[in-house]
Amino acid sequence: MPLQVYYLGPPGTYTHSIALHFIQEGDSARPSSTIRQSLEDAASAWSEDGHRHQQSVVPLALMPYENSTYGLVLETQSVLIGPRHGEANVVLGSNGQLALPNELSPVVVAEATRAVRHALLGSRRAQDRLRRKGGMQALHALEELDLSRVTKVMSHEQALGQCSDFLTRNCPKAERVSVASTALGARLAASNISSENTGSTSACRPSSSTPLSAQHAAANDEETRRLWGEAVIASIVIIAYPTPYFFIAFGVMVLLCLWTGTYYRTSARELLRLVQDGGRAARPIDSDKDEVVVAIGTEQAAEELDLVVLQRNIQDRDVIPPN
Ligand SMILES: O=C(O)C(=O)C[C@]1(C(=O)O)C=C[C@@H](O)C=C1
Repeated sequence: MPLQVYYLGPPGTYTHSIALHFIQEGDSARPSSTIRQSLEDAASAWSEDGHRHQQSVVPLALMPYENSTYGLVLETQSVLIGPRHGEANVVLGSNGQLALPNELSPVVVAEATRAVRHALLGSRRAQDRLRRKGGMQALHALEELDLSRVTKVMSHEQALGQCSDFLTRNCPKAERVSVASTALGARLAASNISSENTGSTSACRPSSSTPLSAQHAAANDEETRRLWGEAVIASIVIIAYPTPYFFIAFGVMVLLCLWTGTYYRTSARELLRLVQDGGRAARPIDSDKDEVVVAIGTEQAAEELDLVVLQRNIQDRDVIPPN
């Protein structure tokens, strides 16, 4: 019978990568929003099948349990053991495995290990903001990033813990915000959505005052304005190209842009709009020039979300997993 594996989503989490290793042709892997939800989803899939008096799949929940550098995964612990420590919330199944004392009595049927390699991920805009700029440095060090400018790091609590020393050394000003999974943190960083509007692990949803759709719209708006800023420079190139003075003027302009570290400023029309509505207009959180939101996660998540890997292998310690 095919397996139906519920894992901590969205796609791109470490748990997802284990699920993909675990399943075979004909099986399926389905994302759940939290670790607790993955167990509940598997449980309801069992009972749905049960009501039909015919089992068509084997629903399983794949839950991260423990890691060698930051210890037990608290959410899994509280789902499996329950909040009332010390009471008989946990029993051993007939096979000697951990089992829950409810009507479904789920048992642990398999265990897998995975080496964790974390990367610091950010949008292209975040990368731009981290580039060392100003003075002649800009000419030589375009690719050098100043991670100390990061203001917010979003990830799963475990990943934040596993990279704690790295963050203290390299991103001392960054607020560490735990969200439901590494892949969710990567998605939020990709859309430049800051934690204030997303909540933390326990409440990963936008605040009611600024709906997510408005933030996405505003983010697109800013992107469009930025492209216009670039288009203005491009049109000067086309019009002025045939004249010899162009090269001097263009060279001065490029130097000025590199020197000041900016080639785009908020348009006058946008400023007027903000003044007119008293600054209430929805806008991306990081429209504030100083806001740099990044995430900790897998390089696969970066590929899927078109994020930039700002730095690889940022975990504080490497531990070789047992076979
Ligand atoms: O957030 C994820 O990507 C997960 O799969 C969860 C999890 C965990 O809970 O330990 C898995 C492995 C890493 O240690 C960090 C996070």
